[in-house]
Amino acid sequence: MQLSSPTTAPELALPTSAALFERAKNHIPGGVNSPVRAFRAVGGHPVFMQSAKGAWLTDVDGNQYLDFINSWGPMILGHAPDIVLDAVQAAIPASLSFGAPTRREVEMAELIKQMVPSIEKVRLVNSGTEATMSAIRVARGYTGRNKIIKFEGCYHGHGDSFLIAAGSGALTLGTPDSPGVTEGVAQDTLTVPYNDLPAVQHIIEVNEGQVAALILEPVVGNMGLVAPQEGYLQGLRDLCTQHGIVLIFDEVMTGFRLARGGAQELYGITPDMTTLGKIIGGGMPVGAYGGRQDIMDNVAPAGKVYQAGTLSGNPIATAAGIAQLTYLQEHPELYDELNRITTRLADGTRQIAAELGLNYTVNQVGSMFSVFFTDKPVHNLADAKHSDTEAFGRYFRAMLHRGIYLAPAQYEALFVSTAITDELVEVYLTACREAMREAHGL
Ligand SMILES: Cc1ncc(COP(=O)(O)O)c(C=O)c1O
Ligand SMILES: N[C@H](C=O)CCC(=O)O
Repeated sequence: MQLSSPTTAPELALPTSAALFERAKNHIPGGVNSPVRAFRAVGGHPVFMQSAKGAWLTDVDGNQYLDFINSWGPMILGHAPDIVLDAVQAAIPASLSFGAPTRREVEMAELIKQMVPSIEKVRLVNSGTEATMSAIRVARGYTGRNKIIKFEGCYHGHGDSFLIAAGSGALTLGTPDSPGVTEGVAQDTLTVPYNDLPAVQHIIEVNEGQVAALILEPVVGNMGLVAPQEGYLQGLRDLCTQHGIVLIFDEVMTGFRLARGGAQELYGITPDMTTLGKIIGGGMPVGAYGGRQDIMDNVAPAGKVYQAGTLSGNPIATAAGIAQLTYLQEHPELYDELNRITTRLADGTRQIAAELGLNYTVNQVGSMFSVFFTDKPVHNLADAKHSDTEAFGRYFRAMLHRGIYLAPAQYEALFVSTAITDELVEVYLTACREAMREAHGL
């Protein structure tokens, strides 16, 4: 194919972001409150945001970006949807926190149970990290066993037990096994490659009677987007049943996103426990864990496994969450539309890369996708690591300068919102073609 010379996007004017980042570094470790925001993997400095509406972000210098992170998932309806803002505004005058039970916590629990039928009882917490930490504690209390199995490149928040072979920012920054996690804790976390059923069977057999829980992202978003292969989730379900292991689906990313009932509905597999976050707060800090009643009734005060939270079930967070979840429940058609739009984005990206002779792997499930800068298929962490992360960094910057806001690391997924229209798909694809060429000098 004959190509004209690549166009280079003009540098963005980011003086206020640059100044804020310099200030932030004096007061906040690395200048950010969550490592992946620091842009370490892609170069440059982070963009500080000012406001957002629908598909668009506006930074503190007035630049606008089409958003494909959506706060790492929760903004499935785009930013600041009126139904959520209205619910929050209506809730505010009654109090920002009671530290006592409220009606909305009951309504939220009922809603979650209706949408995710494997959840018979649910406890609200304040983040995905709290949800996963609590879930494994409960699984340990229930089984009387200590060890857990997790998968290389899966991320379950920053609880000690999970910072072994962890994905997301830990992987990007080269600290998948974090200092500060004691040997004792690390010994109880067994890790295996994703999508490798015999490896799981082997590790269970070697540790027979010692494994309390097997936790996974049923569709992984934290080594980039990786789908479970045919029969894999069912195989894990069977192994857990056979060996009395609590199967935990960490649906902090996939819950209410891949389907109303999450990945477990999409793939037709019933876990024993589920962890949730992000979307259920509509952008407010919320998480939840739940599952079979006989397991969840071990949680205090019903049972002896202690877990608590001053702000858990916060009235503003539950108002936002109920509004967003109710909308999702009442509009099942939006999942087909999200899927169609995301397929256009993913297929279009794959085609552009192919036309340029790059043949990059683009993985997609529903409204999540990732472009891996490798021509090899990606089914696990070792495959994901074939990616050319330098080229990814150049592509990221070239997209940013064209007003497209992607996850600032290869080992993350992109999240599509209902605010992305067919016209905006074209805007993305035009930028993608130019940025791919700029990043590779084609
Ligand atoms: C699958 C998964 N589990 C758990 C977490 C932790 O959630 P949080 O960042 O809200 O603590 C995340 C994201 O960060 C996640 O993607
Ligand atoms: N992959 C993480 C969760 O989705 C990224 C968000 C974060 O850690 O700040």
